[in-house]
Amino acid sequence: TKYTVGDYLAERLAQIGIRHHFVVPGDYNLVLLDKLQANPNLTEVGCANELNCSLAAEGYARANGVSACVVTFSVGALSAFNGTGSAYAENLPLILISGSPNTNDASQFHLLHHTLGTTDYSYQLEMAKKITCCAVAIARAHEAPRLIDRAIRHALLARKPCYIEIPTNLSGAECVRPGPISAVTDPVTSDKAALEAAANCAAEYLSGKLKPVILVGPKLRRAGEGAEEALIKLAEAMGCAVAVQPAAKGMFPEDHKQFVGIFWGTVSTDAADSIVHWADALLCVGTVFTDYSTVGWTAMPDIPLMAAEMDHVTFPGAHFSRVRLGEFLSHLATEVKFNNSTMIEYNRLKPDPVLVHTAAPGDELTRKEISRQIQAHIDSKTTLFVETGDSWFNGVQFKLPPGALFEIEMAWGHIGWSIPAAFGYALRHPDRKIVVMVGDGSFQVTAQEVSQMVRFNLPITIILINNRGYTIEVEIHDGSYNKIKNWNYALLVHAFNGEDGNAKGLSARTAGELQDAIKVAEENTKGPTLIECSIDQDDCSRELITWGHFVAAANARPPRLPGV
Ligand SMILES: Cc1ncc(Cn2nnc(CCOP(=O)(O)OP(=O)(O)O)c2C)c(N)n1
Ligand SMILES: [Mg+2]
Repeated sequence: TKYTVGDYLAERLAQIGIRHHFVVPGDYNLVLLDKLQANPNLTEVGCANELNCSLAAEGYARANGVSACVVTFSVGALSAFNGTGSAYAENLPLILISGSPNTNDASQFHLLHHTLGTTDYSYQLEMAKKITCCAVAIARAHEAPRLIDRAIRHALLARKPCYIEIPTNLSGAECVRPGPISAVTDPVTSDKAALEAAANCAAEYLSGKLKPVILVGPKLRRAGEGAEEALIKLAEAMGCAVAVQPAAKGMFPEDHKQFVGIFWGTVSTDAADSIVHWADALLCVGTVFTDYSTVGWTAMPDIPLMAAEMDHVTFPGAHFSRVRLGEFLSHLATEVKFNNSTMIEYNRLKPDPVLVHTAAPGDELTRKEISRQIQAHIDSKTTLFVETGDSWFNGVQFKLPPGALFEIEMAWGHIGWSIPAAFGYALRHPDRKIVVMVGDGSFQVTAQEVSQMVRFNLPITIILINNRGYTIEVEIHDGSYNKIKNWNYALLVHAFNGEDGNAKGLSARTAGELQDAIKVAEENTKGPTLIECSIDQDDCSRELITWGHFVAAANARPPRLPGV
């Protein structure tokens, strides 16, 4: 049989380690979907809509390192652009693939369905160029290998999404077979001289400091290439305090004796902010300082920063290009001087463990009791997804036991991300116990994807915090728009079962009911269990209130007058 463009794409996706591709069919991509499905290494995963499809692919990329989302032209792609934006902001190589019009139509000035009703169909590619690191449109079959390989290689190296557009009449067109996959996946290594110089200079710089601290950011994991392991080696070579940004929670082991908590300014955990502010040198590893991670800029460190990024190193008086993060951290670990002054100080100031109150079974459910029970439920196999909302603040407070993992989408911050993302992640990690902490407002955005969890019999536990509205927004700036229509969430999940599903929907209003519901979830191994936890609408974390106050202030900064 003829080897085609679709076969070529399928083979490349399989060769880079993709085993599931997320799709919504449309007449511009059906032949392509047939070719992908024909590849024995790929399993097609249908989603209810393209927003969820792209967010499921975003979650899959967190687990797998790379993912693929296949949609139809315009009506599909424009929704998938949102999850693609998330992948861009969160540094994930999501390969967005869109079907497109037959190659004969443009030159005949045909008006087509699923377009803006003009004869120029190039707008989608132009839009994709803005939200990916490489966007290509295949116009003739013979250019498919070159364009597909280029887009995938760019995405893998940059840890950013790419875009591949394939006309409906080219997926089945004849194509040569691919060359060695190493041409696409071979990593870029550090420049040797730059690596040497960077490690020596950094060690020299640090040796002149009295109180160095390491601050870990979310790009540490995204860098891959052994960066997380190298960081532990470096931390132990230095002996210093290691603080972690909220979006990097879990990227440094929380049971490590040098872990000093989540650094998030005034809403830090374990007094991490005190030791960060005490430092005279901050080695920032893959950090991302946004308005949200600096609490409206109130927590922007005010000392010169050393920044170790995915492909360069910068610190006062120095910059080194083409230095890969993992290699830099490993190399620095062999050059750096031991200096545990910040750990000695931290052990003097760290807060004593607080007594956590256990509610009586009949007590009305509170946010604190939910957190206490989830903390008891988390173990080494757990991956905890925390959604935009008060779930961020409750989530970062958890102590992660060795092996527990944490997923958060704090840069893009799309409410509803956690449901499709946890679904995509679970397909890649069926061995892990996935718990989603999501608010009622967020759940309403992407609830349909619970039905895919049913379809694939995924035992995901969804802790739905029902505080009757958009509380995180209330704490930033309240208004009528933060009220939402309440649903019967437990009943909705039963509706997703159709005639053959194994999902369970429960609601808990007391501590005892939550305890019982979590037991039901632990026993339900054949499908998702949603537990609606009703709490008072003002029962939110003190951290959210403080954070909301400063973020609102940052949003309210008056426009700078010209010339001022
Ligand atoms: C796609 C998208 N649209 C709007 C927003 C703004 N936003 N951020 N958080 C929210 C409300 C979240 O409410 P919930 O999920 O109920 O969370 P909490 O009540 O804070 O626990 C909105 C509406 C957003 N973050 N993402
Ligand atoms: Mg809510």
